[in-house]
Amino acid sequence: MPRFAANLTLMFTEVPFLDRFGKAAEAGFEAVEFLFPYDFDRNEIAERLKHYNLTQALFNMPPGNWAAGERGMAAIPGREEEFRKNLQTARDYALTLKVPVLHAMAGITRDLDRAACEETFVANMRHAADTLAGDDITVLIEPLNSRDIPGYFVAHQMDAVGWVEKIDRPNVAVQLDLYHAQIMDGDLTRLIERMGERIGHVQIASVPLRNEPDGGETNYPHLYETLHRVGYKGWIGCEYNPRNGTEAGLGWFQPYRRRS
Ligand SMILES: O=C(O)[C@@H](O)C(=O)CO
Ligand SMILES: [Mg+2]
Repeated sequence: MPRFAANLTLMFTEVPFLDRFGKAAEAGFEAVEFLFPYDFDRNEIAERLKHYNLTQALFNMPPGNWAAGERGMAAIPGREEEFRKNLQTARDYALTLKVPVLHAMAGITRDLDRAACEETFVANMRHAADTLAGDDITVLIEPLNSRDIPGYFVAHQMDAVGWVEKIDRPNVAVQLDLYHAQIMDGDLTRLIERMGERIGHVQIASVPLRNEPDGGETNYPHLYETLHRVGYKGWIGCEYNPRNGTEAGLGWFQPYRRRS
């Protein structure tokens, strides 16, 4: 049976961030994920996780100036020092929150020299992987669709697999967001089979509207079975925008709910 993590950046936004942990637990989730924890004290987040018996499934390294449109810097030449500093911040949070995987966003590289970006990406990701290896943390590469995030460094799943192979570290994997994958790649059953053990985390939403995973182009129950068949045992992050309120949209989750 698949195990789901509520994405607290998009779900339960009816209440302030720190109150979303309780809401997720009450709704039956055993784990949570979110984009960024850095506006909050990491001990306070850890308290919420402990209090509600929740696992932290994933979060992202600091992305640079998000409001100005930045989406990470792992592949941006000249920002290596900032990347390393952000890695230390993310590591502090990761150790406190006991997260198994950390997403290192690559950045918008459309207008930059491709060869230099590729070289920077490999060097930064190796540094991140080596830094986190002793902590048992895997660093993730997530392809983002080029309709929502034009110019992002990696947009296709098999390109991300290629990067994992090139970086060549045991604790680097792909964050397979099936919303982005359906938009950019399609053929999801065969894609999951090809990606196999390279998958380090999964996220879901309907396509094209990024709402509850209960309609649109993707047959999620079939994809959960496919993930199980290829041996994926990690969390599935619910990274979607609820259509009409988070709780009202949780009908899809009821057959999978393990916690009352
Ligand atoms: O899919 C997404 O948008 C996120 O998982 C992310 O990390 C970057 O925005
Ligand atoms: Mg995602």
